[in-house]
Amino acid sequence: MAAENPNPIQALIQTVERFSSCVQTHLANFTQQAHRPSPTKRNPLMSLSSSVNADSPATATHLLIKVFTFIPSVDSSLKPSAPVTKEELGRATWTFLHTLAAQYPENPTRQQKKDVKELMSILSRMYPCKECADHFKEVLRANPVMAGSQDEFSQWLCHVHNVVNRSLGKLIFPCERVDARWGKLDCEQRACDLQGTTTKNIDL
Ligand SMILES: Cc1cc2nc3c(=O)[nH]c(=O)nc-3n(C[C@H](O)[C@H](O)[C@H](O)COP(=O)(O)OP(=O)(O)OC[C@H]3O[C@@H](n4cnc5c(N)ncnc54)[C@H](O)[C@@H]3O)c2cc1C
Repeated sequence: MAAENPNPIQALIQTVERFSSCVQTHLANFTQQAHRPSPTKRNPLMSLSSSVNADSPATATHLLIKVFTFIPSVDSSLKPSAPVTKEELGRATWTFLHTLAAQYPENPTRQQKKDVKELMSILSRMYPCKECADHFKEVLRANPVMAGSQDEFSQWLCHVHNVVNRSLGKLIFPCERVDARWGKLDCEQRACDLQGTTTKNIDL
């Protein structure tokens, strides 16, 4: 052994070089994996503090510094944001409901009529604001869902929204303008249409 490698410093240098090469390969693989887009994990929580180029020469020390200087870069979309207010939730829900009404078919199937009635009923039980849900239950009792056609459903919805508006001291919305305020989703090639939607009133 001593005859093959008489200089102990030389042997040490060779060992460090082998180790360096091994760490470099692992780091290069890790970097590629961390930056490879994946359908389930698009935003890695950790990233390397500086890029590692497998082709560039690097000393063992240099590489070890890179290994131990991971800086967690937490994806900003995962940071807790301010809680949603009752008003924001309300606006988002009314947007959903009026858009659904605008898109509701002229001639709904029996199932579609059943579905919107169930949706309203579930909303009155599961809406994530208890006082609103309880109030909406009363509103539904006094104003049973009418969903025989697109026009009937959107007018009914406008009316119940106005019942809620009145109870909150808000302005009453003129329901003859509901079609001007709320429209179908802007969706290419009618891909958002519900089953039973006719070509009537659709700009192609
Ligand atoms: C089912 C339900 C029950 C709710 N109950 C309560 C409650 O009990 N207490 C409470 O504090 N909040 C309640 N909210 C929230 C409340 O209705 C409002 O959403 C919230 O106060 C924000 O009001 P806003 O003035 O921004 O407009 P929103 O009432 O949210 O309306 C959004 C937009 O819809 C349009 N619009 C208004 N009225 C009509 C209408 N009649 N027809 C069509 N379009 C209209 C206007 O352009 C308006 O800007 C409820 C929400 C929902 C969805």
